[in-house]
Amino acid sequence: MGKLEISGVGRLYAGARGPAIEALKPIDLTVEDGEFVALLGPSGCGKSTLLRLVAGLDRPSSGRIALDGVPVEGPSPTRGMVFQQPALFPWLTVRDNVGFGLIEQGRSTAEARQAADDLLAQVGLAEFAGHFPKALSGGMQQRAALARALAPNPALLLLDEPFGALDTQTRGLMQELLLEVWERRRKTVLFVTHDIEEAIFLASRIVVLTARPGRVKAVTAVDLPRPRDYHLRTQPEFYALRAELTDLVRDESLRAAALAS
Ligand SMILES: Nc1ncnc2c1ncn2[C@@H]1O[C@H](COP(=O)(O)OP(=O)(O)OP(=O)(O)O)[C@@H](O)[C@H]1O
Repeated sequence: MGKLEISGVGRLYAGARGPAIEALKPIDLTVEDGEFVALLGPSGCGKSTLLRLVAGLDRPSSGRIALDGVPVEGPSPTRGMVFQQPALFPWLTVRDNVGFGLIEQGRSTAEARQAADDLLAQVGLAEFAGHFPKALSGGMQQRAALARALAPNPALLLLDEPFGALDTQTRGLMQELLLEVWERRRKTVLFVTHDIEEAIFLASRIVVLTARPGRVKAVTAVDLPRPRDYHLRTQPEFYALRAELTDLVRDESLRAAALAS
């Protein structure tokens, strides 16, 4: 289970003094159960806005969002989210951070502990379960954040530039780790990025958004074989997709820069 339907979803923000800011034009997008979709677009095009709406952290000005036919009306453990900053609770150990949502759902401490330890092993953090977040590197904190989002067994994973603050090497490893987890669990994923290579490497479909107000400019299928590893980045098919998407995104980045100036 995990079919996401976004129908005519738009978002208008009240302007501080002047006119309202249209962050998103009404968008239609369906993400099938188990699909990995990347949202790609220039800075400020409304990617995070759309993700926050799907997470239920914000309400659309128009349209509706449904997960498995159930309207999204607020945050829910059925939609796990990972942000650019790990946002772990500094006063809890890594294990307790990962188990936190399970305790909230009424599971016993022993169950939450066991589930957290299993997930931490899957993201290569078994040895760090008893540490506090500040003892972990940025990449390790993001792995813990991913484990925490997976803990309540969500139908949908929402990832907002989760590797954006990491160095290139760590980012590459994290992308491979995410694909491993996805191959194993086949969650539906909506992944926001402005990194074209990241989108191609991870996704089965890439939705390119226009400069603000964001609307769908193009939808590109990434028919590259899975499971994928870093060798994919040196394949001609990868280069071809990168060239095609670079043209699409560059036009919008130029428009975004003009809007900002
Ligand atoms: N709470 C808010 N009030 C007013 N305007 C907002 C608010 N949140 C976002 N915006 C505006 O809406 C637009 C879209 O923002 P959003 O953060 O969704 O873009 P983004 O594509 O995720 O950008 P980036 O890649 O830089 O994170 C921007 O112009 C932003 O300034």
